[in-house]
Amino acid sequence: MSILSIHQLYKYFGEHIALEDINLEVPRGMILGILGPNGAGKTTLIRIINQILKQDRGEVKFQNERLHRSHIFNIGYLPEERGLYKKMTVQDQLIYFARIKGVPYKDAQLKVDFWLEKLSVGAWRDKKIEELSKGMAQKIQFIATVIHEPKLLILDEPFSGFDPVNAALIRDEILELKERGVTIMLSTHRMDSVEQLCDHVALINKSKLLLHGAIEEVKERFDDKIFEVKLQASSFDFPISWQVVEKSDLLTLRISQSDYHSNDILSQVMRFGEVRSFGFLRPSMEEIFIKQVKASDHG
Ligand SMILES: Nc1ncnc2c1ncn2[C@@H]1O[C@H](COP(=O)(O)OP(=O)(O)OP(=O)(O)O)[C@@H](O)[C@H]1O
Repeated sequence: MSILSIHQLYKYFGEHIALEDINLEVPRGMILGILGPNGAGKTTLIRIINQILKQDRGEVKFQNERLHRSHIFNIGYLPEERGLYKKMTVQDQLIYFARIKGVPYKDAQLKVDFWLEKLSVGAWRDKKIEELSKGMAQKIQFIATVIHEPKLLILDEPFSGFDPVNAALIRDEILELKERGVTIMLSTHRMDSVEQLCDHVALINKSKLLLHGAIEEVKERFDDKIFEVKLQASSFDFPISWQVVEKSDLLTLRISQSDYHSNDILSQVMRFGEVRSFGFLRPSMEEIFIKQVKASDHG
């Protein structure tokens, strides 16, 4: 079942159309990647879900109810442009964010203790935000987003500003939240994060939803069924349909699967040398993204 249903959503900024007929179901308990080039309309969509903006037409339903102010208590939003109060201490700030999301004071204190410890920033609780490094402030902003235990978490570029170690820590936190049943919408330009984290994707380009679905289904749809073989070649007299993509110590060949059965390919390839690796070449989300955006721009 979906936690969020978006029907025929339109948003205009004057003459400019920022979202056009968006229809999207956000499956409960999954991580949905919201992808798209700059200016596609991702932030506009996210702002409508967070009730910062109002759509011109269409409907958003949260847990089957028309989006309402009270739903904000069940949604956590990490905006791309972070907003912490520089002069406030870490602890006061987090209690403040928890309180405005409806967490009672005593609970808020306990949750702050828990999260500061969990993200190894306990020593900074009495420091002002302006005294923190960018990465530390990002951690505090992350805590502020999750402290009220929202059912839906919307994260806009959650890894920006983090070193690789802390990015991995945040990634693990996101996965843990998913394990606990939280639905996550993740907007990012980092395709490696999409591959690592997302179960579903929605690709927006120029205000329209180009494609959406489970990552595995999307990959299957755009799979050209190609084998990639790495070979220590002893002979080079390959069939003309085999594509040589790299010639270094090892030769990399691409062979269209529709031509042959996999066992046939392997036995044929073995005649040309020692096979070092052999497998399907699955399209990456990055390749699908670029191809689809280019096709829609020229179509
Ligand atoms: N408040 C606004 N007033 C006028 N135009 C706006 C406003 N907000 C967004 N737009 C326009 O709507 C379009 C979509 O913008 P949006 O910020 O949603 O894109 P995005 O997909 O989030 O891009 P990015 O990846 O660069 O963050 C853009 O053309 C943008 O200029």
